[in-house]
Amino acid sequence: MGGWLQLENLGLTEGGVRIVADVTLEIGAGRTAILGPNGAGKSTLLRLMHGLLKPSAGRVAWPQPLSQGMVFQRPVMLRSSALANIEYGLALRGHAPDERRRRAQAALERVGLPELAGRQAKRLSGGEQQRVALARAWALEPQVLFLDEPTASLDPLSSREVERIVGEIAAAGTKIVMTTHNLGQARRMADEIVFIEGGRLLEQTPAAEFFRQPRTDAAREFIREEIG
Ligand SMILES: Nc1ncnc2c1ncn2[C@@H]1O[C@H](COP(=O)(O)OP(=O)(O)OP(=O)(O)O)[C@@H](O)[C@H]1O
Repeated sequence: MGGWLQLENLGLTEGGVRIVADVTLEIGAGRTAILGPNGAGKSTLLRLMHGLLKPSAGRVAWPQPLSQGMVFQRPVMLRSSALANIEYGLALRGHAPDERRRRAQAALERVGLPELAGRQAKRLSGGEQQRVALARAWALEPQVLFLDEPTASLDPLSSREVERIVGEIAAAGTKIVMTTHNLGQARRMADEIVFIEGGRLLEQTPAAEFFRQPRTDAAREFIREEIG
């Protein structure tokens, strides 16, 4: 196995309900989208990969330790300025105040929001908060960034902006694993599709091939339904 992340017979059962069942796969180069309908287990699988959830079966193996960040569907902002929200993570990592300020400002610029540095983060719009959350994650320069439906509650314009930023983070060398139920987004953003339904892995396919000719009936059906 050559991937940087390996899942072996991974499962999670809560209260007798199997949320993720027997997932074996490995993630290699490129951007990966975990795709599937609502309730498929995408968020749970992502949290298992990250380590936020502990599996009840199987294991998650990192052949080499990699630093990781996570961006959630609804960002949690601290009750302070946008800039201070970004500086906070850098402070936790032990960066000196000057360095924190410099890196936080640079990150805000990269997401196109330098003018919002002094604004209360909690009062920013949903789209702005998500961009601050991306800046906060990016400032820590993770080797891997997990994104859980990062545009689910955003309008199309804000969604495209978030997609652009994630593209830049990927281009700068960070490995991306994201969940989405949005076919267009998966097509725009991913090199590889991990398609799941009912907590099970149905296929892991290069994106171009997945959209041209999915390997499973379930994926074919999902694409047909989504395209309408
Ligand atoms: N702690 C839990 N206990 C019981 N059931 C859970 C728990 N967490 C998640 N579930 C259920 O497991 C299923 C998968 O949830 P998950 O949030 O991973 O799906 P998802 O594919 O991300 O869905 P969506 O696209 O709607 O966000 C859902 O039916 C959910 O209700």
